[in-house]
Amino acid sequence: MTQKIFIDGEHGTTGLQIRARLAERNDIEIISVPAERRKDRDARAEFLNAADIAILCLPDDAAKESVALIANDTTRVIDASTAHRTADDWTYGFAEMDRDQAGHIASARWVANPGCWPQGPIAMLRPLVSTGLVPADYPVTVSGISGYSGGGRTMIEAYEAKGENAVGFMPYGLTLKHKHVPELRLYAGLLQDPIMQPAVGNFAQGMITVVPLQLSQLPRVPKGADLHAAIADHYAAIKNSAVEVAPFEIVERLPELQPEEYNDTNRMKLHVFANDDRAQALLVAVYDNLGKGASGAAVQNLDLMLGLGA
Ligand SMILES: NC(=O)C1=CN([C@@H]2O[C@H](COP(=O)(O)OP(=O)(O)OC[C@H]3O[C@@H](n4cnc5c(N)ncnc54)[C@H](OP(=O)(O)O)[C@@H]3O)[C@@H](O)[C@H]2O)C=CC1
Ligand SMILES: CC(=O)N[C@@H](CCC(=O)OP(=O)(O)O)C(=O)O
Repeated sequence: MTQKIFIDGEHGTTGLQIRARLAERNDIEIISVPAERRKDRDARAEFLNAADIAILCLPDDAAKESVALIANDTTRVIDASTAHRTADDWTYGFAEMDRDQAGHIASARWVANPGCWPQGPIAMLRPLVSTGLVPADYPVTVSGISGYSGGGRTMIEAYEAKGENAVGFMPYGLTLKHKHVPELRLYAGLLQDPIMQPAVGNFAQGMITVVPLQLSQLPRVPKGADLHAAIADHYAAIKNSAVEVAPFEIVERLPELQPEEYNDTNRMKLHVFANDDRAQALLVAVYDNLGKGASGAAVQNLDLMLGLGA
């Protein structure tokens, strides 16, 4: 039977992108609340309970409300918000995280789609921590830059109103309690909170995340090639991986290291740069905050839950 899919928050940034990615699909039926009733609890409850799979593209509080409105034991959920990412009973929707994660997502009832900022750092750190090359107690710092669509409709409107006069590079997260710290710590396998130092730029979408490593501080100092091999080995073993690993090379600049490189795709490219003489390394991930960082991952998870490609 054709599965019914309901996108709660269909008219927001992530919802519209998921809708567009599903537009040509005839293997599923999209059921929609009329736009003027999108915040009507009764209408949402009706559609949430009629859906086989509901995709929540809502602020955290509204996402929690949607889950509470589900009165049956059949509707399955993909939540794009931060609300459930570290919650018990929820499966983290990063399919490439472990060899069996796609299978876990395929059979899960509750799937929490990852945040855009943590995905790149988790993709790079998890294989290093799990193989012991980076100790779990290493003090990780993450920086990078995201397009302004990462801030949803409000930020998009603010940037587009200013056009070329909008600030080109705006660091934020200055209270050091970015909402993505808990999931980054948990799924990277870290024993202490990483510092997250995000920035937003005057471009719509795409992002780069960077993790610098002072290898000289480690009890056993790995070479850059060792870090690269551990990450490359991990992704070589993942079926249908949207995450790719660039060849290990010593270069000063790389043209494809620009945040918009993989826009409108579900791709993520990981790079390892290192200077073994100085015992320092940089891990860099390039991806689309609206692609693998949000709607691309949501559709990837939807396909897994529909039994396609696990
Ligand atoms: N943008 C991104 O790069 C990413 C976003 N996310 C997450 O996805 C979720 C959606 O974000 P995004 O699409 O950017 O946000 P937007 O603000 O663009 O869209 C949110 C949508 O939800 C609607 N909405 C708000 N409150 C309610 C409610 N109580 N009931 C029903 N609908 C409601 C909004 O309507 P209205 O506009 O009328 O208020 C809007 O259509 C958030 O949790 C966000 O953190 C996750 C990864 C990346
Ligand atoms: C540029 C910008 O403001 N980005 C948002 C992250 C967007 C995102 O991924 O939010 P979720 O946690 O819902 O996944 C931020 O840093 O808060």
